[in-house]
Amino acid sequence: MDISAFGEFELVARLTAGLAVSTAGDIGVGDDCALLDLGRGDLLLATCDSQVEGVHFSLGSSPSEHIGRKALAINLSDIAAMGGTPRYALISLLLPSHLSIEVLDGIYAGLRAQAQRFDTAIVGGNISSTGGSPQLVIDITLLGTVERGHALLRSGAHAGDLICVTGSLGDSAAGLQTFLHTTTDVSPQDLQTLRERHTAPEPRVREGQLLGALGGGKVTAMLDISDGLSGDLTHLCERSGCGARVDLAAIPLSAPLLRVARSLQHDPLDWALHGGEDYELLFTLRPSALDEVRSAIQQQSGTPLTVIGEIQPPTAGLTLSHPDGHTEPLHPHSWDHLNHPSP
Ligand SMILES: Nc1ncnc2c1ncn2[C@@H]1O[C@H](COP(=O)(O)OP(=O)(O)OP(=O)(O)O)[C@@H](O)[C@H]1O
Ligand SMILES: Cc1ncc(C[n+]2csc(CCOP(=O)(O)O)c2C)c(N)n1
Ligand SMILES: [Mg+2]
Repeated sequence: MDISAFGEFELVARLTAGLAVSTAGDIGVGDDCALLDLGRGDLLLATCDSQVEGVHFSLGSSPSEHIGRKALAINLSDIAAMGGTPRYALISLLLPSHLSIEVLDGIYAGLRAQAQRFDTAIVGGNISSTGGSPQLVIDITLLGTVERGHALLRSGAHAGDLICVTGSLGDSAAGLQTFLHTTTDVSPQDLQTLRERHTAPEPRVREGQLLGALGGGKVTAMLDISDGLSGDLTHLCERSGCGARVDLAAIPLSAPLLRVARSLQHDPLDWALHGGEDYELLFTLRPSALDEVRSAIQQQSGTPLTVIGEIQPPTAGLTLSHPDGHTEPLHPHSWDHLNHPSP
């Protein structure tokens, strides 16, 4: 049997069954980062994520600097999703022999600039050839810290909590589609905005720290949207043991996304629900904390926050509520590395 018989998350469960961590409060597999207690001071956060040519980017579409910038951004986003502060990065490069030095210099310029923006030190890495395979791989390990009591896990949501997202959803998926299909009547500014949301996403590090500092009595659970809202909300609900209702009309969609969706005759909500690579934060909060949380995020980061639904009891499952009042089950159709439709 080959691995295509498994889904990505089924495979992770199979490979990680029974793995233990050393201290009772530690978290190993299952959240955006491992959360490790070294005994005093802040807790340690550890995560790794890769960008693979042909899977996550193509050299023809992304400027080299953006490839480096995004490779670090997706890791910074996992630290953000725990409410943490990024500290140290290790960069592992798997290089095909045909790669030009100009492209590699560009990727590293993007990596260095991104590290500097987020006060993160590149402290090591590794270089290997791909052994004849033509695809470039950038794999990053990122370490961060989080103050005791500030870490936000996927597991803290309760029925009645509001479901919120930062920013808007679907732009990255729309940007990717503009590389793959010809658009008509779309302005160069819209194209650039959406393509940059895809090739150079902004990790919500400041927003994550603000949410973590508000404390678990107000913000109850968090993760970042990498696979897509439907799949990542499913992860949050599985870890929290709850259901969820998403209000379709509340999902924040940008104006450029709506214009490109019209041009490509695609449902914009499909990109927002299932497209992935948004790198926005998806979090839950107690309804009484909404005003305080909204003003903290909007005033101190400038990023909008939108309530998109409500956590439900586990028996309710995941549902999508339409503006006319009817509901349907919300199935996770988002990215699965071992079983995904072509983009
Ligand atoms: N090969 C593996 N061995 C051990 N643990 C793994 C492995 N792959 C994934 N995990 C763990 O499974 C959990 C889910 O991994 P996943 O990569 O889906 O994280 P994510 O934050 O949801 O997505 P992304 O990596 O896109 O940010 C994480 O806790 C991760 O550390
Ligand atoms: C060329 C090309 N084709 C498809 C996609 C879409 N894509 C790739 S991985 C992923 C989920 C997040 O990855 P991970 O789970 O590894 O963090 C998505 C939505 C792309 N970016 N580039
Ligand atoms: Mg994540």
